[in-house]
Amino acid sequence: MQNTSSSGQNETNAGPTTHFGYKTVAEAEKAAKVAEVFHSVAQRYDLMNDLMSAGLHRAWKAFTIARADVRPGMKVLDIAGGTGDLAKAFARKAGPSGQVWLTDINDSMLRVGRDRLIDKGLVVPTAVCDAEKLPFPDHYFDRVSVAFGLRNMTHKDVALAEMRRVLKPGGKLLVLEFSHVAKPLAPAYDWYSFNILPWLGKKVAGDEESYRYLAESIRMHPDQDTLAAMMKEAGLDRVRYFNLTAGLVALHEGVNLG
Ligand SMILES: C[S@@+](CC[C@H](N)C(=O)[O-])C[C@H]1O[C@@H](n2cnc3c(N)ncnc32)[C@H](O)[C@@H]1O
Repeated sequence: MQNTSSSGQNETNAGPTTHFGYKTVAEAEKAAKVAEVFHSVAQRYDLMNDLMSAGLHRAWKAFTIARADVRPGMKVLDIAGGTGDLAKAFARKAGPSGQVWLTDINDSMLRVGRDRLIDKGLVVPTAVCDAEKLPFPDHYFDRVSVAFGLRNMTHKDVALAEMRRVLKPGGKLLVLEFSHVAKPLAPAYDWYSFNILPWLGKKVAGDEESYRYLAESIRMHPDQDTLAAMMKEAGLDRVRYFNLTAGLVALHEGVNLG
């Protein structure tokens, strides 16, 4: 049975519920379901990213890296860092006097990321951690980034508040995420997402369901203005966003003014 609580949150007899793609699941179950997805796709994740986006994810990340403006000596936290694309670039920019953490809730993804960085001669601290409970002190980092991770988090408001908490005054948060595409492109994008993506997932990663979840979770994610409002609500200032590839993806930024 489903009720709506006074806070407006949906609840079943098993407690509060949330979205897992288009499915409604108990909040307590979502993290485990997301974990299944990323344990399953970890080994083929990078190849799938290139195939699904025709390489565009590299340009979206390059824009994020440029906007992050990481300088030598900076402390940087990459949350939901997975296979380490952002951490790799940040580590090169922060240099030996800096400190770049590659973190993720999923040890399969993190292991692939850590090994990739080591292969490039970069040894960075890595930690399995949940963005909703970051094991770092207040005001520690100059930059915090999360790329294609926020969408998977159960309590996005809690995660955003944690990201702000660990930022130094003047530090910047960068959130790169799928967003809401310009209306004229929506029909073609929907067709691609619900036909080609699961097919590619099946052929390349042997996992159709995880890529169906990807398509659904993108549709359930807050649009550009809603996410900007959530970042302000979490205490971030100077919040702005950039639409990339007609809003298929958006980069949101916010600063902790303390
Ligand atoms: C689509 S991958 C993105 C990986 C990488 N940032 C990139 O852009 O290629 C999403 C990542 O979010 C991680 N994730 C999901 N929920 C998380 C949470 N609550 N805390 C930290 N990481 C989480 C997953 O384990 C997964 O590695």
